[in-house]
Amino acid sequence: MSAPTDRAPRLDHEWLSRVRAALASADGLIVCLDFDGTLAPIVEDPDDATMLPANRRLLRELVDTPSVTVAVVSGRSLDDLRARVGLTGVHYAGNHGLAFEGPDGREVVEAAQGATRTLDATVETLESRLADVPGCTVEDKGLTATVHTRCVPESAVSTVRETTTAVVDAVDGLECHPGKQIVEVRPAVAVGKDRIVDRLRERRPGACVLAVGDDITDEDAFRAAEPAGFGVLVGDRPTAASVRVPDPQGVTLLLGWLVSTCARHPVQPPS
Ligand SMILES: O=P(O)(O)OC[C@H]1O[C@H](O[C@H]2O[C@H](CO)[C@@H](O)[C@H](O)[C@H]2O)[C@H](O)[C@@H](O)[C@@H]1O
Repeated sequence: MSAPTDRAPRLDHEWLSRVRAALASADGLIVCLDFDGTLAPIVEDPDDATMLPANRRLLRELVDTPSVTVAVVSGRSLDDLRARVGLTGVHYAGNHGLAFEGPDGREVVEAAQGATRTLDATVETLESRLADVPGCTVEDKGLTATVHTRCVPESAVSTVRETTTAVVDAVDGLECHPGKQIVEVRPAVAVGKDRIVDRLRERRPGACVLAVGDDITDEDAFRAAEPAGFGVLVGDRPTAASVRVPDPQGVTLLLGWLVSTCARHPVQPPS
């Protein structure tokens, strides 16, 4: 998949009108939101990441709207994500779409499940090879892992990336993916956040899809949402999304608009 080359314009009235028109002829709305950098501001320690209270309140309101399906789709593990969001009625997807929990229970992509032993051993190797790098941590997420460089001195970041890549390249069945001051270690299966968008769309075929996220992995969800639906980038970089907001506070404004638009002009509830 080639990297996007175009920047997206800032969210404006014209874009909101397009969404309103799409909702008017849609059979429901599916909103897929990323967690870190989208619902929750980016912080130094991943354990400290917390959703903005306004975003939690508005998500609750969307969940309570019959015509709306809400999913939080994250690189975090499913259990970590559910604990941080803490709302019932939300569809949760962890490990970039490898694990999913909806009304019918939990499912994990089989090939990813089969790679957990290899991943465990690789996490151990990475922990030992990176133990002396100040500020470097390895987050073990069961099906995937993250090497964090946000608190690593600038002069050591490239060494951490090279070491991680060398360790992972030597292992069959795992691969590295870029992220925001992280290196993601994932099983080599062609599954991303687009899988969740497609799953939810299969369940509600006439629904309008909105995918919102800040990181590279969210591009998969944008590509799945566009052009019939809408991708919203949080931040500014070349993207497949059609519009951007600057930060999680911008997401709050978008969620507030969705809540009031769905209340004023209810989209069709599922039959
Ligand atoms: O798909 P997401 O919900 O955006 O998850 C992507 C990664 O998010 C977390 O890391 C990011 O947020 C941290 C806390 O703000 C920050 O310190 C780090 O630099 C960011 O990359 C999470 O820790 C990872 O496991 C997720 O893969």
